[in-house]
Amino acid sequence: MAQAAAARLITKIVDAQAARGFASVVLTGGRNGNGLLAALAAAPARDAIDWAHLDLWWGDERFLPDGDPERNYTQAKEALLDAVPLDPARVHPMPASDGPYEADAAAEAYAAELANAAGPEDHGPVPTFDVLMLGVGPDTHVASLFPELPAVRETERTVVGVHGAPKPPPTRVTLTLPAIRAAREVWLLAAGEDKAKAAAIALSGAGEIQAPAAGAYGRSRTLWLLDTAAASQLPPELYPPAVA
Ligand SMILES: O=C(O)[C@H](O)[C@@H](O)[C@H](O)[C@H](O)COP(=O)(O)O
Repeated sequence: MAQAAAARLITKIVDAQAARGFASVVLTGGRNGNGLLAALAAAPARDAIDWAHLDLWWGDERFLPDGDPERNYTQAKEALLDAVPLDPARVHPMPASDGPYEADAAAEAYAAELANAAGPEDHGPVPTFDVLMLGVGPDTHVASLFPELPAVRETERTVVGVHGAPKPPPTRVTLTLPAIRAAREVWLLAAGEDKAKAAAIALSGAGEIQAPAAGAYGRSRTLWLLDTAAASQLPPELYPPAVA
């Protein structure tokens, strides 16, 4: 799944850069998100990407000190970012816990950074991301939007602090569903048997408060990238004809 998603992402970024001179991508943490970045780093075609014209944002971050191995930014650097010639001014990690902000203020600062990057052609106070990637938790969480918790209920703010997250660490910063839905395309990455139930729930009409992944959709496209294990509980009508 990681290699297939990485190949898709290269094509998407190259097409966006050909059309507009730059591309804007939102990264996600976790095994599948970092697996995709590692596959991208290893892909022969990776340098078709004009790395200096790629804007990188994060969908969420574990609220830990800068450099902490558990931070999504740290893991993304190790998987890909340190190996490619990005423009540091275009890489936007979420604030760390040893900076000037506590989590809620960190969320406000990131929301301001997003608003500052938005242009008149964008839909609201965030840039129109070409691709926003999300891992999917076994409980159907995406980013740090967990079922029934306050963050998934947010309808106005684009970034919020999360306290008491069921997936450690408990304190996080996350994009909200309105920010996620500003993306042109949302790609949900799920590999492994432990994601099969979550994928089936999210794709069978569940509500976004109980199943946040169900509320993660793009303005023009929503793509679920699954391996066969994660797709194993999907209703047959959801399988593309080729693999029915
Ligand atoms: O900070 C995080 O942990 C991630 O952003 C989180 O949303 C992750 O993407 C899912 O929990 C899936 O994680 P796995 O791919 O490791 O199952």
